[in-house]
Amino acid sequence: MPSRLSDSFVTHPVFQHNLNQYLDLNSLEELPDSHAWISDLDEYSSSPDDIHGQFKLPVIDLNDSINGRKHVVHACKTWGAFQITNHGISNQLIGKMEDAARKLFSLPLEQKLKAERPKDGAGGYGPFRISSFFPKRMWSEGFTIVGSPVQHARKLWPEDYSAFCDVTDEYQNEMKKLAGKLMWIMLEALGITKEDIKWAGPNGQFEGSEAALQLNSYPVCPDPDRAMGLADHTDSTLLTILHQSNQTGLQIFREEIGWVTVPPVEGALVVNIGDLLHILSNGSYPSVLHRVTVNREQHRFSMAYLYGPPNSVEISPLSKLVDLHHPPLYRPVTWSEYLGMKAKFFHNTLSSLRI
Ligand SMILES: O=C(O)CCC(=O)C(=O)O
Ligand SMILES: [Fe+2]
Repeated sequence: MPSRLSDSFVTHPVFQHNLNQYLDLNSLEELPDSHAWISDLDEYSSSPDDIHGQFKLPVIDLNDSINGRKHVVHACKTWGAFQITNHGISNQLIGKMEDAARKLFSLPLEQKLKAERPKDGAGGYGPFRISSFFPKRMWSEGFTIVGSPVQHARKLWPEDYSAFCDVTDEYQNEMKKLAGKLMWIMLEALGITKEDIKWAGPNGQFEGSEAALQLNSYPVCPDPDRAMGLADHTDSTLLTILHQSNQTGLQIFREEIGWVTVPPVEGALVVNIGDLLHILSNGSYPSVLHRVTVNREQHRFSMAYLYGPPNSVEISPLSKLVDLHHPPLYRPVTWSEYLGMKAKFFHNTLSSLRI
Protein backbone atom coordinates (compact mmCIF):
# COMPACT_ATOMS: atom_id res chain seq x y z
CA MET A 1 0.00 0.00 0.00
CA PRO A 2 1.28 3.51 -0.78
CA SER A 3 2.64 5.30 2.28
CA ARG A 4 1.96 8.78 0.89
CA LEU A 5 -1.41 10.19 -0.04
CA SER A 6 -0.04 11.54 -3.30
CA ASP A 7 0.82 7.98 -4.41
CA SER A 8 -2.63 6.58 -3.72
CA PHE A 9 -3.61 6.38 -7.37
CA VAL A 10 -0.51 4.70 -8.73
CA THR A 11 -2.23 1.34 -8.63
CA HIS A 12 -5.54 2.78 -9.87
CA PRO A 13 -4.83 5.17 -12.74
CA VAL A 14 -7.82 7.17 -13.88
CA PHE A 15 -9.50 5.99 -17.05
CA GLN A 16 -11.33 8.65 -19.06
CA HIS A 17 -13.88 8.21 -21.79
CA ASN A 18 -13.54 10.74 -24.59
CA LEU A 19 -10.54 12.26 -22.98
CA ASN A 20 -8.17 12.18 -25.88
CA GLN A 21 -8.88 15.85 -26.27
CA TYR A 22 -9.43 18.65 -23.78
CA LEU A 23 -12.02 21.31 -24.59
CA ASP A 24 -11.81 24.92 -23.51
CA LEU A 25 -15.25 25.15 -21.88
CA ASN A 26 -14.93 28.93 -21.58
CA SER A 27 -15.08 29.39 -25.33
CA LEU A 28 -17.88 26.98 -26.37
CA GLU A 29 -21.18 28.41 -27.56
CA GLU A 30 -22.98 25.09 -27.82
CA LEU A 31 -23.01 22.03 -25.60
CA PRO A 32 -20.99 19.31 -27.38
CA ASP A 33 -22.45 15.79 -27.40
CA SER A 34 -19.58 14.63 -25.15
CA HIS A 35 -21.00 16.89 -22.41
CA ALA A 36 -24.74 16.40 -23.03
CA TRP A 37 -25.90 14.20 -20.18
CA ILE A 38 -29.60 13.87 -20.61
CA SER A 39 -32.56 14.30 -22.83
CA ASP A 40 -34.94 13.39 -20.03
CA LEU A 41 -34.35 16.00 -17.35
CA ASP A 42 -36.56 14.52 -14.66
CA GLU A 43 -33.97 12.21 -13.23
CA TYR A 44 -31.64 15.10 -12.50
CA SER A 45 -33.95 17.99 -11.65
CA SER A 46 -34.68 19.17 -8.09
CA SER A 47 -37.10 17.04 -6.18
CA PRO A 48 -40.69 18.30 -6.56
CA ASP A 49 -40.83 18.29 -2.76
CA ASP A 50 -38.24 21.01 -2.59
CA ILE A 51 -39.64 23.11 -5.37
CA HIS A 52 -40.22 26.04 -2.99
CA GLY A 53 -36.87 25.52 -1.30
CA GLN A 54 -38.43 24.87 2.11
CA PHE A 55 -35.76 22.38 3.15
CA LYS A 56 -32.69 24.29 4.25
CA LEU A 57 -29.30 22.98 5.19
CA PRO A 58 -28.70 24.31 8.74
CA VAL A 59 -26.45 27.36 9.05
CA ILE A 60 -24.70 27.11 12.43
CA ASP A 61 -22.90 29.85 14.34
CA LEU A 62 -19.77 28.18 15.77
CA ASN A 63 -19.61 30.94 18.41
CA ASP A 64 -22.97 29.92 19.80
CA SER A 65 -21.68 28.11 22.86
CA ILE A 66 -25.15 27.08 24.03
CA ASN A 67 -26.71 25.62 20.90
CA GLY A 68 -23.87 25.40 18.38
CA ARG A 69 -22.70 21.89 19.28
CA LYS A 70 -26.23 20.55 19.55
CA HIS A 71 -27.06 21.87 16.09
CA VAL A 72 -23.87 20.41 14.62
CA VAL A 73 -24.68 16.95 15.91
CA HIS A 74 -28.29 17.10 14.76
CA ALA A 75 -27.15 18.23 11.29
CA CYS A 76 -24.55 15.42 11.12
CA LYS A 77 -27.16 12.81 11.88
CA THR A 78 -29.91 14.12 9.62
CA TRP A 79 -28.16 15.91 6.75
CA GLY A 80 -24.57 14.68 6.80
CA ALA A 81 -23.68 18.34 6.16
CA PHE A 82 -24.17 21.89 7.45
CA GLN A 83 -22.94 25.44 6.90
CA ILE A 84 -20.88 27.29 9.51
CA THR A 85 -20.37 30.95 10.32
CA ASN A 86 -17.91 32.43 12.83
CA HIS A 87 -15.51 29.63 11.93
CA GLY A 88 -12.41 31.71 12.53
CA ILE A 89 -11.10 31.78 8.93
CA SER A 90 -10.80 35.43 7.89
CA ASN A 91 -12.73 36.72 4.88
CA GLN A 92 -9.47 38.21 3.72
CA LEU A 93 -7.72 34.83 3.53
CA ILE A 94 -10.71 33.21 1.82
CA GLY A 95 -10.76 36.11 -0.65
CA LYS A 96 -7.02 35.77 -1.37
CA MET A 97 -7.37 32.02 -1.94
CA GLU A 98 -10.32 32.49 -4.24
CA ASP A 99 -8.48 35.16 -6.24
CA ALA A 100 -5.56 32.75 -6.66
CA ALA A 101 -7.94 30.04 -7.91
CA ARG A 102 -9.62 32.44 -10.37
CA LYS A 103 -6.20 33.50 -11.65
CA LEU A 104 -5.22 29.88 -12.19
CA PHE A 105 -8.37 28.95 -14.11
CA SER A 106 -8.20 32.09 -16.24
CA LEU A 107 -4.87 30.94 -17.74
CA PRO A 108 -5.03 29.69 -21.36
CA LEU A 109 -5.84 25.99 -21.61
CA GLU A 110 -2.37 25.16 -23.06
CA GLN A 111 -0.78 26.76 -20.02
CA LYS A 112 -2.98 24.89 -17.54
CA LEU A 113 -2.19 21.64 -19.32
CA LYS A 114 1.49 22.13 -18.51
CA ALA A 115 0.46 21.19 -14.97
CA GLU A 116 -1.84 18.36 -16.06
CA ARG A 117 -2.59 15.77 -13.38
CA PRO A 118 -0.87 12.52 -14.41
CA LYS A 119 -3.21 9.55 -14.92
CA ASP A 120 -1.69 7.78 -11.92
CA GLY A 121 -1.09 10.91 -9.83
CA ALA A 122 -3.10 12.87 -7.30
CA GLY A 123 -2.09 16.51 -7.96
CA GLY A 124 -2.47 18.91 -10.88
CA TYR A 125 -4.96 20.22 -13.44
CA GLY A 126 -7.70 18.06 -14.95
CA PRO A 127 -11.22 16.68 -14.76
CA PHE A 128 -12.65 15.12 -11.60
CA ARG A 129 -11.30 11.64 -10.94
CA ILE A 130 -14.83 10.26 -10.70
CA SER A 131 -15.40 11.19 -14.36
CA SER A 132 -14.41 7.67 -15.34
CA PHE A 133 -17.63 6.31 -13.85
CA PHE A 134 -19.88 8.33 -16.13
CA PRO A 135 -20.36 8.06 -19.87
CA LYS A 136 -20.48 11.84 -20.35
CA ARG A 137 -18.00 14.51 -19.40
CA MET A 138 -18.63 17.10 -16.71
CA TRP A 139 -18.85 20.84 -17.28
CA SER A 140 -15.97 21.70 -14.97
CA GLU A 141 -12.23 21.78 -14.51
CA GLY A 142 -10.25 21.19 -11.35
CA PHE A 143 -6.83 21.63 -9.81
CA THR A 144 -5.77 19.33 -6.99
CA ILE A 145 -3.08 20.23 -4.48
CA VAL A 146 -1.60 17.48 -2.33
CA GLY A 147 1.13 18.80 -0.05
CA SER A 148 3.15 21.53 -1.70
CA PRO A 149 1.84 22.95 -4.99
CA VAL A 150 5.28 24.24 -5.94
CA GLN A 151 6.05 21.66 -8.59
CA HIS A 152 2.85 22.45 -10.50
CA ALA A 153 2.77 26.17 -9.78
CA ARG A 154 6.24 26.50 -11.31
CA LYS A 155 4.93 25.12 -14.57
CA LEU A 156 1.98 27.53 -14.58
CA TRP A 157 3.90 30.68 -13.64
CA PRO A 158 7.63 30.02 -14.20
CA GLU A 159 8.53 33.56 -13.09
CA ASP A 160 6.16 34.10 -10.24
CA TYR A 161 4.80 31.03 -8.51
CA SER A 162 5.59 31.83 -4.88
CA ALA A 163 2.48 33.98 -4.23
CA PHE A 164 0.24 31.06 -5.19
CA CYS A 165 2.20 28.65 -2.98
CA ASP A 166 2.15 31.04 -0.01
CA VAL A 167 -1.60 31.53 -0.06
CA THR A 168 -2.36 27.83 -0.51
CA ASP A 169 -0.04 26.99 2.43
CA GLU A 170 -1.69 29.56 4.67
CA TYR A 171 -5.19 28.46 3.64
CA GLN A 172 -4.42 24.79 4.27
CA ASN A 173 -2.87 25.51 7.68
CA GLU A 174 -5.97 27.38 8.80
CA MET A 175 -8.28 24.71 7.38
CA LYS A 176 -6.36 22.01 9.21
CA LYS A 177 -6.98 23.71 12.55
CA LEU A 178 -10.66 24.20 11.79
CA ALA A 179 -11.04 20.58 10.68
CA GLY A 180 -9.51 19.36 13.97
CA LYS A 181 -11.90 21.56 15.94
CA LEU A 182 -14.90 20.25 13.98
CA MET A 183 -13.75 16.67 14.49
CA TRP A 184 -13.84 17.12 18.27
CA ILE A 185 -17.24 18.81 18.26
CA MET A 186 -18.60 15.83 16.37
CA LEU A 187 -16.74 13.12 18.27
CA GLU A 188 -17.25 14.45 21.81
CA ALA A 189 -20.99 14.40 21.16
CA LEU A 190 -20.67 10.64 20.69
CA GLY A 191 -18.81 10.30 24.00
CA ILE A 192 -15.39 9.98 22.37
CA THR A 193 -12.41 11.47 24.23
CA LYS A 194 -8.78 12.11 23.27
CA GLU A 195 -7.75 8.78 24.80
CA ASP A 196 -9.99 6.95 22.35
CA ILE A 197 -8.17 8.16 19.25
CA LYS A 198 -4.44 7.58 19.62
CA TRP A 199 -3.73 8.79 16.08
CA ALA A 200 -5.03 12.23 17.05
CA GLY A 201 -1.62 12.67 18.72
CA PRO A 202 -0.61 13.54 22.31
CA ASN A 203 -2.59 16.81 22.35
CA GLY A 204 -5.46 15.47 20.30
CA GLN A 205 -4.72 18.00 17.56
CA PHE A 206 -4.61 15.55 14.67
CA GLU A 207 -1.11 16.79 13.78
CA GLY A 208 -0.49 13.84 11.48
CA SER A 209 -3.70 14.24 9.48
CA GLU A 210 -3.39 14.44 5.71
CA ALA A 211 -5.37 16.57 3.32
CA ALA A 212 -5.77 17.78 -0.24
CA LEU A 213 -7.09 21.07 -1.56
CA GLN A 214 -9.36 20.76 -4.59
CA LEU A 215 -10.00 23.97 -6.56
CA ASN A 216 -13.00 23.76 -8.88
CA SER A 217 -14.19 25.90 -11.77
CA TYR A 218 -17.61 25.64 -13.44
CA PRO A 219 -17.68 27.97 -16.45
CA VAL A 220 -20.90 29.53 -17.74
CA CYS A 221 -22.71 26.82 -19.70
CA PRO A 222 -24.73 27.37 -22.92
CA ASP A 223 -27.21 24.58 -22.10
CA PRO A 224 -27.14 24.04 -18.32
CA ASP A 225 -30.26 21.82 -18.14
CA ARG A 226 -28.51 19.11 -20.12
CA ALA A 227 -25.08 19.46 -18.50
CA MET A 228 -23.61 18.36 -15.17
CA GLY A 229 -20.93 20.29 -13.25
CA LEU A 230 -20.00 17.48 -10.92
CA ALA A 231 -21.99 14.25 -10.75
CA ASP A 232 -23.35 12.75 -7.54
CA HIS A 233 -20.74 11.37 -5.18
CA THR A 234 -19.75 11.17 -1.53
CA ASP A 235 -16.31 12.41 -0.47
CA SER A 236 -13.63 9.85 0.47
CA THR A 237 -12.63 11.93 3.49
CA LEU A 238 -13.29 12.25 7.20
CA LEU A 239 -14.82 15.60 6.43
CA THR A 240 -14.69 18.23 3.71
CA ILE A 241 -14.73 21.99 4.27
CA LEU A 242 -16.03 23.75 1.20
CA HIS A 243 -16.08 27.36 0.15
CA GLN A 244 -18.38 28.24 -2.74
CA SER A 245 -18.36 31.58 -4.57
CA ASN A 246 -21.62 33.54 -4.54
CA GLN A 247 -23.24 31.38 -7.21
CA THR A 248 -25.57 28.46 -6.47
CA GLY A 249 -24.86 25.01 -7.85
CA LEU A 250 -24.16 22.70 -4.91
CA GLN A 251 -26.98 20.28 -4.10
CA ILE A 252 -27.14 17.61 -1.45
CA PHE A 253 -29.37 14.56 -1.40
CA ARG A 254 -31.72 13.65 1.42
CA GLU A 255 -33.76 10.48 1.45
CA GLU A 256 -37.46 11.23 1.06
CA ILE A 257 -36.80 14.84 0.07
CA GLY A 258 -34.51 14.57 -2.90
CA TRP A 259 -31.94 17.11 -4.10
CA VAL A 260 -31.73 20.24 -1.96
CA THR A 261 -29.84 23.31 -3.16
CA VAL A 262 -27.27 24.77 -0.76
CA PRO A 263 -27.38 28.54 -1.27
CA PRO A 264 -24.11 30.38 -0.75
CA VAL A 265 -24.19 32.32 2.53
CA GLU A 266 -21.81 35.27 2.76
CA GLY A 267 -18.77 34.31 4.84
CA ALA A 268 -20.02 30.75 5.51
CA LEU A 269 -18.31 27.43 4.81
CA VAL A 270 -20.07 24.15 4.02
CA VAL A 271 -19.00 21.04 5.95
CA ASN A 272 -19.67 17.60 4.46
CA ILE A 273 -19.33 14.30 6.31
CA GLY A 274 -17.13 11.94 4.28
CA ASP A 275 -17.04 8.16 4.03
CA LEU A 276 -14.22 7.72 6.58
CA LEU A 277 -16.15 9.52 9.34
CA HIS A 278 -19.13 7.38 8.38
CA ILE A 279 -16.97 4.32 9.13
CA LEU A 280 -15.32 5.78 12.25
CA SER A 281 -18.71 6.69 13.77
CA ASN A 282 -20.08 3.25 12.87
CA GLY A 283 -22.74 4.87 10.70
CA SER A 284 -23.91 7.47 13.30
CA TYR A 285 -22.78 10.24 10.95
CA PRO A 286 -23.62 9.15 7.41
CA SER A 287 -21.62 10.59 4.52
CA VAL A 288 -23.60 12.90 2.27
CA LEU A 289 -24.32 12.44 -1.43
CA HIS A 290 -23.87 15.71 -3.31
CA ARG A 291 -23.45 17.10 -6.83
CA VAL A 292 -23.05 20.41 -8.67
CA THR A 293 -25.29 21.90 -11.35
CA VAL A 294 -24.19 24.64 -13.77
CA ASN A 295 -25.81 27.81 -15.06
CA ARG A 296 -25.71 30.21 -18.02
CA GLU A 297 -25.23 33.42 -15.99
CA GLN A 298 -22.13 33.25 -13.86
CA HIS A 299 -18.87 31.31 -13.69
CA ARG A 300 -18.86 29.38 -10.39
CA PHE A 301 -15.78 28.53 -8.30
CA SER A 302 -15.38 26.38 -5.23
CA MET A 303 -12.54 25.23 -2.98
CA ALA A 304 -12.83 21.92 -1.15
CA TYR A 305 -10.45 21.08 1.71
CA LEU A 306 -10.45 17.29 1.76
CA TYR A 307 -9.44 16.18 5.23
CA GLY A 308 -8.40 12.69 6.26
CA PRO A 309 -6.39 10.70 8.82
CA PRO A 310 -2.64 9.98 8.68
CA ASN A 311 -2.18 7.72 5.71
CA SER A 312 -0.99 4.64 7.56
CA VAL A 313 -3.79 4.65 10.15
CA GLU A 314 -6.49 2.04 9.85
CA ILE A 315 -9.92 3.57 10.29
CA SER A 316 -12.56 1.34 11.81
CA PRO A 317 -15.65 1.88 13.99
CA LEU A 318 -14.53 3.32 17.35
CA SER A 319 -14.65 0.61 20.00
CA LYS A 320 -16.70 2.84 22.34
CA LEU A 321 -19.46 2.88 19.75
CA VAL A 322 -19.55 -0.88 19.41
CA ASP A 323 -21.27 -3.37 21.71
CA LEU A 324 -23.46 -6.45 21.55
CA HIS A 325 -26.38 -4.43 20.22
CA HIS A 326 -24.26 -2.28 17.91
CA PRO A 327 -21.82 -4.55 16.13
CA PRO A 328 -19.08 -2.97 14.00
CA LEU A 329 -20.50 -2.32 10.55
CA TYR A 330 -17.23 -1.88 8.59
CA ARG A 331 -13.85 -3.52 8.43
CA PRO A 332 -10.68 -1.44 8.99
CA VAL A 333 -9.26 0.49 6.06
CA THR A 334 -6.51 3.09 5.53
CA TRP A 335 -7.20 6.29 3.56
CA SER A 336 -4.99 5.16 0.67
CA GLU A 337 -6.66 1.79 0.57
CA TYR A 338 -10.07 3.48 0.58
CA LEU A 339 -9.12 5.78 -2.31
CA GLY A 340 -7.94 2.79 -4.32
CA MET A 341 -11.21 0.98 -3.64
CA LYS A 342 -13.25 4.05 -4.52
CA ALA A 343 -11.50 4.20 -7.89
CA LYS A 344 -12.76 0.68 -8.48
CA PHE A 345 -16.14 0.40 -6.78
CA PHE A 346 -17.23 4.08 -6.61
CA HIS A 347 -20.79 4.20 -5.15
CA ASN A 348 -20.41 0.66 -3.78
CA THR A 349 -17.19 1.27 -1.83
CA LEU A 350 -18.74 1.63 1.63
CA SER A 351 -20.97 -1.39 1.15
CA SER A 352 -18.00 -3.46 -0.03
CA LEU A 353 -16.45 -2.86 3.42
CA ARG A 354 -19.56 -4.00 5.31
CA ILE A 355 -18.95 -6.82 7.73
O1 LIG B 1 -18.16 22.66 -6.09
C1 LIG B 1 -18.76 22.27 -5.11
O2 LIG B 1 -19.61 22.96 -4.53
C2 LIG B 1 -18.55 20.87 -4.57
C3 LIG B 1 -17.21 20.31 -4.88
C4 LIG B 1 -17.08 18.90 -4.39
O3 LIG B 1 -18.04 18.27 -4.02
C5 LIG B 1 -15.75 18.25 -4.35
O4 LIG B 1 -14.75 18.88 -4.77
O5 LIG B 1 -15.68 17.09 -3.87
FE1 LIG C 1 -17.48 16.45 -3.05
